[in-house]
Amino acid sequence: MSVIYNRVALIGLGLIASSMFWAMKRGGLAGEVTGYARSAETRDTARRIGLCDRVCDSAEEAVKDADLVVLCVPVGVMGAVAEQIASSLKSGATVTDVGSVKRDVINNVAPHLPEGVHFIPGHPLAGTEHSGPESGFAQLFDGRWCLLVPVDGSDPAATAKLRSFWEALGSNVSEMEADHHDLVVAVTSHAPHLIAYTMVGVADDLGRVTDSEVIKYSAGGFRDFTRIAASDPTMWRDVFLSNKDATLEILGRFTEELFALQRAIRTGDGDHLHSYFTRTRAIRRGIIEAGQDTDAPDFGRAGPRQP
Ligand SMILES: NC(=O)c1ccc[n+]([C@@H]2O[C@H](COP(=O)([O-])OP(=O)(O)OC[C@H]3O[C@@H](n4cnc5c(N)ncnc54)[C@H](O)[C@@H]3O)[C@@H](O)[C@H]2O)c1
Ligand SMILES: O=C(O)C(=O)C[C@]1(C(=O)O)C=C[C@@H](O)C=C1
Repeated sequence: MSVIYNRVALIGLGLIASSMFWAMKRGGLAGEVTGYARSAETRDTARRIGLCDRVCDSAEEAVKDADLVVLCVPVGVMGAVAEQIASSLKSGATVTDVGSVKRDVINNVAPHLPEGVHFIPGHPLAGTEHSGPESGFAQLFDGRWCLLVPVDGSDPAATAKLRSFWEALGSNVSEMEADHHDLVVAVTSHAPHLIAYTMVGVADDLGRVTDSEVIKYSAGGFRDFTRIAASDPTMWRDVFLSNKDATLEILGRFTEELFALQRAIRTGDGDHLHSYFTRTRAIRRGIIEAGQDTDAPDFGRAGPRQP
């Protein structure tokens, strides 16, 4: 593969930025990659492990002359970071982000960006429960979807170039409108995370009563819940506060269904339970038969970092 952007700046050096860096190195997709993170400790770690060709001590310095700027910080600080870098951006540069929520990020970032800069929000649907500069690996995006959410006036040529960049990082790319994106991920990602956090909290409370048996003997589904519930607290606090309406809408529907199942158990309504579980089983089978289970292989989550 060949260079797509001469200079790329990564702002925030955690799981997603470090995975992007190793995938860019793997494919030779960027001439130079600069990076900035807020804490000196993260910048020191990045320098020690060779994350980024040049780690800068300010966001302004990192984005100077960059052709592509990728905001890889928690969604709650995207607006503040955009404001900080705005006057240092090169005319003609593309600014994108990897945030898990799109409408709120667009509302908070777009007003700060100067004329002549292309803003094309994005969201790679790939991650792990790990965070920080040492958690990334080159294969994270392989075979996963990356959603691009062009805003009014996004330049088609700049969008096409960003699309080819994500494809070269290993992703399948699709475009989606911001509100629709937020509703879809509320169903597929945000509500499931909240349910996992809750279930692990409930089990922990119970575990205290039963001398930790709940955690000790957990297996299968509950273990998967504990993995998800180990995800970064700052990231997920921001996701729920930023995607408030869609998450509450889905949780409302979830609660109604849960109450119906609860009543069926209490009243001994086996037919209701059986037909509900038959419907959900058919959905999973349908997905597999249609060949739509495009999950990439599991690389061991904390996976190998690629030099
Ligand atoms: N983790 C996932 O599974 C996943 C998947 C897809 C998208 N995302 C999104 O990607 C973004 C980054 O997530 P991550 O998992 O890489 O997080 P992370 O916690 O691994 O990294 C975030 C980085 O941002 C830095 N940071 C925080 N505030 C900052 C600020 N004001 N200025 C500069 N740097 C700052 C942190 O120091 C850290 O280096 C988030 O918006 C998240 O919603 C995460
Ligand atoms: O696999 C995981 O650990 C993830 O939580 C990844 C996951 C998801 O829910 O699918 C989490 C948040 C993102 O915005 C995108 C991907």
